[in-house]
Amino acid sequence: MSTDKMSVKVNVDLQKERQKCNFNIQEVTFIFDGGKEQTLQRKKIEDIALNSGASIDSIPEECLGLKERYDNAVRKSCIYSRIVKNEILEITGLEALGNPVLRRTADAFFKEISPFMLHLGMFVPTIIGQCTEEQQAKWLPRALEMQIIGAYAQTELGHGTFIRGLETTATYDPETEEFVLHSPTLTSYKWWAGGLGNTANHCIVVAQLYTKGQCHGTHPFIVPIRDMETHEPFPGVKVGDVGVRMGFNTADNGFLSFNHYRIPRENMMMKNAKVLKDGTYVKVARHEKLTYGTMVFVRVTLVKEAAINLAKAATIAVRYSAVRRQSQPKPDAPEPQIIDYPTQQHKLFICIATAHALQITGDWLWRTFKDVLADMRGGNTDSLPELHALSSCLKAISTSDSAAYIEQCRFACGGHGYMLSSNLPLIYSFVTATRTYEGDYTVLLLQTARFLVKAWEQVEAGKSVTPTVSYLTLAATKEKVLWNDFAEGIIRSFQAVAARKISACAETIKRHMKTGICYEDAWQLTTVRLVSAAESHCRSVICQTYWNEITRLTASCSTNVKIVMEQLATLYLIYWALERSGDLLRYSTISEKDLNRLQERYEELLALIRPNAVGLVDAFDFRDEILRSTLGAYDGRVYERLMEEALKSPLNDGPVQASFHKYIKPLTKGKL
Ligand SMILES: CCC/C=C/C(=O)SCCNC(=O)CCNC(=O)[C@H](O)C(C)(C)COP(=O)([O-])OP(=O)([O-])OC[C@H]1O[C@@H](n2cnc3c(N)ncnc32)[C@H](O)[C@@H]1OP(=O)([O-])[O-]
Ligand SMILES: Cc1cc2nc3c(=O)[nH]c(=O)nc-3n(C[C@H](O)[C@H](O)[C@H](O)COP(=O)(O)OP(=O)(O)OC[C@H]3O[C@@H](n4cnc5c(N)ncnc54)[C@H](O)[C@@H]3O)c2cc1C
Repeated sequence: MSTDKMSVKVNVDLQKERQKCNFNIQEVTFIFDGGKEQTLQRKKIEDIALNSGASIDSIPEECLGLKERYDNAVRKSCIYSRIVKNEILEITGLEALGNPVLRRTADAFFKEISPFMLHLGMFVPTIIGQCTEEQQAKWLPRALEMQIIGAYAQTELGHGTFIRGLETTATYDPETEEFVLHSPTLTSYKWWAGGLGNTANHCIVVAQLYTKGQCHGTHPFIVPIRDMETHEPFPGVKVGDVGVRMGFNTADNGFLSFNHYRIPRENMMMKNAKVLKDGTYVKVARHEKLTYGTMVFVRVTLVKEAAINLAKAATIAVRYSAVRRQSQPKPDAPEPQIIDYPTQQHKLFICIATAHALQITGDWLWRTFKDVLADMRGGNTDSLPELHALSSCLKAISTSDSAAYIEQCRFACGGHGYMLSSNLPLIYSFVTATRTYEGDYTVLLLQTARFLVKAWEQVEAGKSVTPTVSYLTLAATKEKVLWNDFAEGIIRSFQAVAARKISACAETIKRHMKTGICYEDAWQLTTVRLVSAAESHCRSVICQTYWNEITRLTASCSTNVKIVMEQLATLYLIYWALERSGDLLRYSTISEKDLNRLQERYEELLALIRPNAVGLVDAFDFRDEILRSTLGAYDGRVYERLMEEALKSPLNDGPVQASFHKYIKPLTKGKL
């Protein structure tokens, strides 16, 4: 427990909740962090960050004007990046780039988003992933030392999803050994890149490469965009902020265009393809899509980030629900804590379970990613398609589930959840964007579906398939899968649902083609089902990974930890079985009686988890300085904090605002 948690007077209801908790909280913290070592490392990093005192804002960030908010975010980013550079990276090494600990610690500094976020989040990883060793030696130390600050500009005003459709050109001039960057149309303006508007002095630009009159598709380039002394944009560079957004308003998302702007040949990132001095194009990579590597990396990291953000929201909503009392279901009885309503438990406990499910699946995906990287270093790219399919669907589902459940947490907090000081709206505005950026939800599920249909065709042809799709053979039988409600049985049924949906999609495509239409049109006509099939596949991957891993991770835990972790995982499986009962009725032998029994078990689980609910969110171990919520603080002083925050509003700086004298008084006196 951190010192702030020991010294404060805690709300009586929360105290009672903590006395009810029957498991060892620290053991669950270790599970959520991915092990004891990780917890200790995280706490050390949080101590370093929080002891810097940078998080104190006399006026809440959200009450500042747009410029002041940006200015304040840059100020804090400079302090935070000094700490990251001098202390945190010393502890973690570059592993931190794939570890949500940096993001979690950053929350102590920023309620919104740092304009430097994409520097470590995408600029540095792209240097590592797309540069030759020689280029890395030039750019990486400068980037890590914060001598240069970078952004990642791929998306344009006209195209985000369709990367092959980007319009920015990089044309090689062998006379001067330079690339000429140009934005031929308004729609070719780079748009959205975080940190680009006013902060970054360098930028990774993804552009169509032309040499010797031939286009070789999109490639990344490192582009200096501002003078290192004056910060003025270089001649030929037009750069600015994209305007006010739903969230991310301190992230400095920018636009960028070029007017025949020249950069040296060496600024093309040449790990996967090169342009020689004379303009000859040389392909180095064994796989066509290795230039998309940074996106795969970020998608992998987003799964755990979705888990952390959901865990934050669940912590706020569960603690608040233990403090809040409302209504009087029984005459003459005291008002219950709202967490005692089963409907409230239904809203919240799935959020706790999902945070664990995504964290565990995210850890597994990260390990898979590292294995694939190791294979690729040895020249083997065979496992890349599977990684792409997995990271695409897991990114889509984790960000979408996380955003939906964070919003559910806000609803669960009633009116006070709508206060920015609860932090729920800010967490939501951030996470809902993750469903779009780094690949839109539908688009990524369709990428996974493409892989699944191919895998199904291999199964049909009697060929072997990779482990994550080996369950597809279940569809070959056409028999309904035998329902049983043990965890393994539920998982098997989910797999059967996915397998049958995928095979049905393949059949539908063939059926359309028999009418004479081409494959592409037949595919389009099937995309609603393909998205649904990819969702089912992803759900079965999450269910299986969560169940297998939680069984493994709790094998050496104390009994009550095992019990409560199993209850949560079972709740997750049953919740989704009930959500997808239509699919199960269609593809398994489940009956109405089975469904009724499942519903009863679900409600029993809510009651069993109820006494441990506050303990479970305490185990996420968010310090108040990181949670930054009036409703979710450890001490449960909800009403006092709401009042304290309200009084910080600039609209409370005096009893009469100037607008009264300027407008209201003249109006009421008939003088306006
Ligand atoms: C804090 C905020 C930070 C935010 C930052 C950003 O948002 S940055 C901006 C983030 N922006 C985005 O995220 C944009 C999202 N858009 C995209 O990623 C791509 O345009 C696309 C994947 C949708 C299509 O790409 P396409 O038209 O070039 O491809 P295609 O569909 O014609 O498929 C051809 C083959 O390629 C395969 N393949 C594809 N990708 C990968 C991969 N990564 N790896 C391996 N393989 C891959 C695919 O499976 C298929 O294989 P098959 O079946 O032939 O064996
Ligand atoms: C907060 C934020 C930060 C960002 N940061 C960056 C950054 O740092 N760098 C950067 O380069 N980009 C960044 N982006 C851009 C982001 O990557 C894109 O917005 C994202 O990839 C989606 O592309 P789009 O906007 O073109 O959407 P569109 O592709 O136009 O999508 C619009 C709709 O069309 C649908 N659609 C599109 N194509 C298909 C298809 N083939 N089949 C079926 N449906 C389809 C989508 O599902 C969606 O519903 C950021 C975006 C946001 C919101």
